[in-house]
Amino acid sequence: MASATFLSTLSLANKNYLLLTPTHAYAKGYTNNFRVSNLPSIVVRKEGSVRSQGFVAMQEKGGSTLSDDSRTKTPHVLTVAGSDSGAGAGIQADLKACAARRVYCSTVITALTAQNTVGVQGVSNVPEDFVAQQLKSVLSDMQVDVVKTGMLPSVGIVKTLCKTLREFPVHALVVDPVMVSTSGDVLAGPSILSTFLEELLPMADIITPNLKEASALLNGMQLETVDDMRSAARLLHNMGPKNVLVKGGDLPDSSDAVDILYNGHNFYELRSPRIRTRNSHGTGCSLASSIAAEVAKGYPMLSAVKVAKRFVETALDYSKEIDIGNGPQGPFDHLLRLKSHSQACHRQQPFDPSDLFLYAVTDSRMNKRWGRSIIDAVKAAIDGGATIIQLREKDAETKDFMESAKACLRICHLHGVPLLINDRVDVAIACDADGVHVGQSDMPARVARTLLGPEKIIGVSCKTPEQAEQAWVDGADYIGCGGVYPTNTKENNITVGLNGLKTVCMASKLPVVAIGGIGVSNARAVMEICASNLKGVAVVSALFDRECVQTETRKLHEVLLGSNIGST
Ligand SMILES: Nc1ncnc2c1ncn2[C@@H]1O[C@H](COP(=O)(O)OP(=O)(O)O)[C@@H](O)[C@H]1O
Ligand SMILES: Cc1ncc(COP(=O)(O)O)c(N)n1
Ligand SMILES: [Mg+2]
Repeated sequence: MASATFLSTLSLANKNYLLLTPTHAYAKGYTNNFRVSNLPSIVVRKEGSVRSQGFVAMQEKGGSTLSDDSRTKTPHVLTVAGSDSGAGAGIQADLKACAARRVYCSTVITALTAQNTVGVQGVSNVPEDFVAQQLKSVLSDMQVDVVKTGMLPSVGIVKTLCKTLREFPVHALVVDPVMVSTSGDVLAGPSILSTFLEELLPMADIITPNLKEASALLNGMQLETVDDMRSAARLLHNMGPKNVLVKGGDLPDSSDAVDILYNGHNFYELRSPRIRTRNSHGTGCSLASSIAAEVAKGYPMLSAVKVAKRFVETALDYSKEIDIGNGPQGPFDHLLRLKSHSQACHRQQPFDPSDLFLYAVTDSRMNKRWGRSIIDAVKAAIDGGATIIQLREKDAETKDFMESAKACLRICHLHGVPLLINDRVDVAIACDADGVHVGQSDMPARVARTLLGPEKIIGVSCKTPEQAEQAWVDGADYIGCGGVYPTNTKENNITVGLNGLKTVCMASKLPVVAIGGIGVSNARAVMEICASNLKGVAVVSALFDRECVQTETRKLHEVLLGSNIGST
């Protein structure tokens, strides 16, 4: 704390507060570590501007040092905007953009629109006193860092917002001056202009007009070139906002998407390749929300705008082929999740423990020794009756591994066989494999689960009941227990034996697959330990360190069928 320069201290409701500027608090990273309150009563007027800026107050509990405070501040954006029933723009886009940027987003709805990819079929404004009530509900309780505005359809709503912001100052205000939808429908008429210009713009940390909106704010000024955008940014800056971002998504004849940011001192020309896509409805709302999200995390404005623009560009590129609605402008996928699901030839089935029955684990060295590709090895194992495949590629280059994994995935899915990746969660995500298998010294299953999501299969190697319990707690789907017998595949691997296997099976709440030195000659003995959750055997050398993988797999399959394994 010694490095912080506090402006003053004061006592409120018998609690000590230390006051410092928001910039200072953010720069020092305190807002991430301490409870931060917005104190409405403490307002400083900036010289030469009607903008009032709140101070961030850090609450010192019971006289103890600030670092004792265990509450962590969650970055929080409040969006004040209209609802889009088609969910491409407005409140819905804001929620998705903030979720994608990992910031909490609360919502004050100013209007309902009946809207789709064709256009806006109807608008119903929320009464201004109810907008006021929503604002008060959120701002009086939650610690909002940044307010972002979108559709503000009436003078009354703009005035209500400005009044409430003076009462409850926040760290930053992002104003997206939404007026006309891309479809050409009016969302906020010219009647709001004077209040907007006189009251709201001077309070803004950044305004983000598109070309049409910049023109409307500047009395119809023509904007056709990047130079025009610069002039517009300068003129708009004179109206009071700290930063102006003139967006050039609609700039005619431009192969790039060019935006101009002006902060009163410098111009920044932000360029990205123009994505050829129909799915660009809601780009403006999403950009403004993403800027708000980055500012809420504590980033300076230039970084926030750059990250937000990169986010929109990435999402637009990812969403080029998604197909929603019949109109000219479709929504895009903020969370970058829809494409792989809708386009995948295979929809993943929920994990079925009986898939562990004959579990084939590939080994790059063995394949090399026998002169076969990983793809040929996987094909042969499936033809022989393997019920699940794990790719265990310790030597392959990542790029090659990914390519082979994708090819193997296609083969596995044609046969309804799940494909797991050993250890490499990144590769599993990149090729959308069915899951991963991790060892005790690999990425913890809980972390892998967070990265992979709830539907993927996660297996964990366990030798002890404690490890089996932890795998369950960590959200794994099955455990691999071994080595049951000595094996050459893993150096220095402790052998647990049939007794060790049995002990782990008894303790495990998860299905178990036995591994380590198992083959045709001893698979039956493994099965005969008769644990109801022992669902199969996992095999490396007995399948892949042989001349004919298919024959060996078939033989093992027959042995397993003759046993009682998987029958419970
Ligand atoms: N086709 C595109 N490819 C890449 N970026 C785009 C494209 N269209 C818009 N953008 C970017 O999306 C953001 C929103 O811009 P714009 O579409 O002009 O705003 P609005 O949605 O308010 O009309 C800007 O950063 C702009 O450069
Ligand atoms: C409720 C609402 N708010 C904002 C927009 C503007 O979005 P865009 O300019 O991207 O079409 C919209 N169409 N609907
Ligand atoms: Mg647009």
